Amino acid sequence: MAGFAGRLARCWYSGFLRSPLQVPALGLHVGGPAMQTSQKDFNNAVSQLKLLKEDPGNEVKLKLYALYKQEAARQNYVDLVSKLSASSESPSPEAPAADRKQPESDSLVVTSGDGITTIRLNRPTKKNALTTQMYHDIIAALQAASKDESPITVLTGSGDYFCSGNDLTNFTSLPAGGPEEMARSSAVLLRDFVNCFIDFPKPLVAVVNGPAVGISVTILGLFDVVYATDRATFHTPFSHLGQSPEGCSSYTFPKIMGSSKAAEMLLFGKKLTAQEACAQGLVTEVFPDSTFQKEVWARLKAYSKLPPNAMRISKQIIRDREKEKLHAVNAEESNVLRERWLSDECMNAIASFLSRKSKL
Ligand SMILES: CCCCCC/C=C/C(=O)SCCNC(=O)CCNC(=O)[C@H](O)C(C)(C)COP(=O)(O)OP(=O)(O)OC[C@H]1O[C@@H](n2cnc3c(N)ncnc32)[C@H](O)[C@@H]1OP(=O)(O)O
Repeated sequence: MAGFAGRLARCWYSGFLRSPLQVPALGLHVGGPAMQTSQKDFNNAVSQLKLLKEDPGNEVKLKLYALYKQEAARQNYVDLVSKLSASSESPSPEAPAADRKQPESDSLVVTSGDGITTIRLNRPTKKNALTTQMYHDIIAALQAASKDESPITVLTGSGDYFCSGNDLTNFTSLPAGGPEEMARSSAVLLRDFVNCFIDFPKPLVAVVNGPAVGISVTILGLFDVVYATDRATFHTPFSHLGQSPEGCSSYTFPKIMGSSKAAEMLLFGKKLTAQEACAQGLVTEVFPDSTFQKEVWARLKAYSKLPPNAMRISKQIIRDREKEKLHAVNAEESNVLRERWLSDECMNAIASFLSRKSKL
């Protein structure tokens, strides 16, 4: 375990030193005297840090990393406030539902209109990678959507990606209990997250606006309908990451596409094109990218006018007999992953991505 903490600390430290100027405006515009450090002071501190002759040790590096994160959080606060000001100047046609508690972070945007509740992953500069906060926000959004007025619920992404899967930096926020506690709490969160998709009572549609990776692919087996742009790809590189399948894909994928096609994806990480995913039953229909948004939303608007109770009841008949099995699969997959996250194979893969040595 010490090895892992050391490896990650090295990644954080080197990342911190490599990109000090990526730390945005450092929250200089908010707060009292304690926050009045100038950009120049900060740059000086970074330069001094680089000149240290001795490694300051993991504890100090962790403190530095935590401070770095606080500054980034402050900038997120400023960005969010300016976004709120901008959006109050130009109201969008799809309003956030007034009775809905909005997500904690602006990385998820929930809107309702035309009989559709849309949950949008909104972190395009990070390819919509899922942070821990986003998992919590998606759980809350699905719980609210299950009770709201919209007959249909949609998950989609902003920008060129649908989602690049779990944010691999989630694993760097080590809690006091160390890697074991991190693995335990992540497994609980994963199980709760996937359970929300298993139990979702209304038609659930994925509008896959670009490439999808990892958990954003595996959960598609729990959706009722999956529409994809022809630019989308579907990639589950679990073996490359020293991990194992989740999202009930160890059960749904063999059922959907047959065991050998599922194995090629889940064991060997074969990336499917949208057309291949459609041929194998994971995707309902593929649209040309140029007309994707127009065609898909027009179709969903028409479907949302169908009688909502009939759609709910039909979904119940189709899905309910599988629910118990899916919950058991989800629990098992989450437990296996908990172990995997502590393995050398997984730790090395994550450290390698964080130190920018590897990409899919
Ligand atoms: C509660 C826990 C539940 C966990 C469940 C288990 C889930 C498992 C999975 O989802 S496994 C899949 C994990 N995902 C990945 O391994 C993808 C990693 N990303 C990449 O390989 C590439 O970024 C890419 C192929 C998705 C896109 O490549 P490219 O088009 O060249 O863009 P960039 O790499 O420059 O990406 C832009 C920016 O985004 C950051 N980023 C992208 N994806 C992730 C990610 N998954 N985690 C963290 N960060 C990500 C990337 O680092 C760049 O950041 P930068 O601009 O350099 O700061």
